[in-house]
Amino acid sequence: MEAISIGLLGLGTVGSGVVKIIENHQDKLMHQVGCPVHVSKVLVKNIDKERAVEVDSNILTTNPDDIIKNPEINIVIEVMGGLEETRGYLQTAIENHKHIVTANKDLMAVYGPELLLAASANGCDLFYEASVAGGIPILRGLVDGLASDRITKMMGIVNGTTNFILSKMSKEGSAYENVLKEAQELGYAESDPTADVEGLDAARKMAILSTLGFSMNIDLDDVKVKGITEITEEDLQYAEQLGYTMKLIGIAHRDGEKVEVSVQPTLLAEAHPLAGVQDEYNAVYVYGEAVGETMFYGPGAGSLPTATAVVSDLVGVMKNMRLGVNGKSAATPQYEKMLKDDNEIFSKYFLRLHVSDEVGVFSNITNIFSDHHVSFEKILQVPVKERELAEIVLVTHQASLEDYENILISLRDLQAVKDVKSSYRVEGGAKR
Ligand SMILES: NC(=O)C1=CN([C@@H]2O[C@H](COP(=O)(O)OP(=O)(O)OC[C@H]3O[C@@H](n4cnc5c(N)ncnc54)[C@H](OP(=O)(O)O)[C@@H]3O)[C@@H](O)[C@H]2O)C=CC1
Ligand SMILES: N[C@@H](CC=O)C(=O)O
Ligand code: NA
Repeated sequence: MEAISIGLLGLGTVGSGVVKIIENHQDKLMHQVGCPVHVSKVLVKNIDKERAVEVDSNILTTNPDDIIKNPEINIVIEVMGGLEETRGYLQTAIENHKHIVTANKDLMAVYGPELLLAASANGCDLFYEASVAGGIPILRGLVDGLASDRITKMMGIVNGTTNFILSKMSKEGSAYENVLKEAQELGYAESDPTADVEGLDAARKMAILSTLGFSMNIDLDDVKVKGITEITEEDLQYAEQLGYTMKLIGIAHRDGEKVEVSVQPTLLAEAHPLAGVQDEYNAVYVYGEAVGETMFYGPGAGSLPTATAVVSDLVGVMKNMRLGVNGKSAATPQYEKMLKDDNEIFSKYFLRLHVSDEVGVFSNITNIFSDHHVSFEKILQVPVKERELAEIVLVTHQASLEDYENILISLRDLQAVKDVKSSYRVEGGAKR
């Protein structure tokens, strides 16, 4: 086979890692695909910028057509990020019969189905392993490794930046803003970290994961999202005191034909397999009816880990080229999407309230819960210093989301409830 020519869209954190791996692992790549592989053009915004990797300045371009319409380029690797503009570039590349490898979850969560169809129709591969949980081979794990099973639950720590922030805040008492800055410097955060901290990045990944795992088209709008920006030091302290650890968790759960998908800060029992996942590491816990529990763990962000997934996809494309089977692996979803209603979604909840420190308030509050048939696993009351208030902290037993939200409405209506300070989902039973 002739040398394979790659066009790279983007030479930032991930793009530099891709160039390094292609250069440093050339022998291994040649052994696997039987021909040399080289990056022949790289699209950037600013040609003069200093780079983390050395590249011949002649291969840098600011004109996307030098790649997406270049007849000498076989495979386009998209590691520039962005949505509409990037969608246009990839559509043009596919129309020009280029295979695509992308790390872009923003794009795949929204335009994945349309791009996959276009790629198939043009005999092209479109692989996107790096888009979920960086270097962890989770998409291949689901699509190939667990192909024979019926997946019922996936729980993931799928955003490295927020896991890094929560780990440092919980373990070292570091301030939110300082750790976020550190995550940006280390290349974990998105160029605008709002998507990380507000849970949108994790929601995109959960939409991609649940579409593959449940074989139904889950849209980004189907994912209920809450980020980490409102978590306070007090919440982290209570979590620890009660035997939990706070994580931003994506949950995709199937009961019968219906599914729920959400991303939210969650108190995880310390014994839960995901509770020990620290710093920028990611993990996806997958439950299959036949296999039972599995867990995929590894670095979820960063230059070389993410680039590993990109270059492994590249090897997949090149192997398919050798076999002449490109464009044949994308499968259309098997099931119609069916989402659970709020009265079908069950969980335990942590709630922290500030109430007037008066006779009868405690029983008024517990009555609201019992009116909705929700009972407590734990409940404690402490005075709030220098104010006529008491803090009530409780963990419920399983409750439907509908009941829990009605409870919150009734609590807010009580004159004695001064503030609902925080409320989180709880997973697993804590020892304490
Ligand atoms: N960082 C990570 O750990 C991970 C990132 N991803 C995803 O990978 C993709 C890339 O991320 P990352 O490498 O961190 O991003 P960076 O911001 O570090 O790099 C982006 C690169 O793309 C170039 N670029 C961006 N927009 C344009 C444009 N309009 N025209 C031309 N060039 C452009 C930039 O050029 P210039 O350098 O000249 O500014 C830069 O080289 C994103 O989709 C991200 O979500 C996925 C998993 C992990
Ligand atoms: N910003 C993302 C990068 C990888 O997808 C993260 O923090 O996980
Ligand atoms: Na991955």
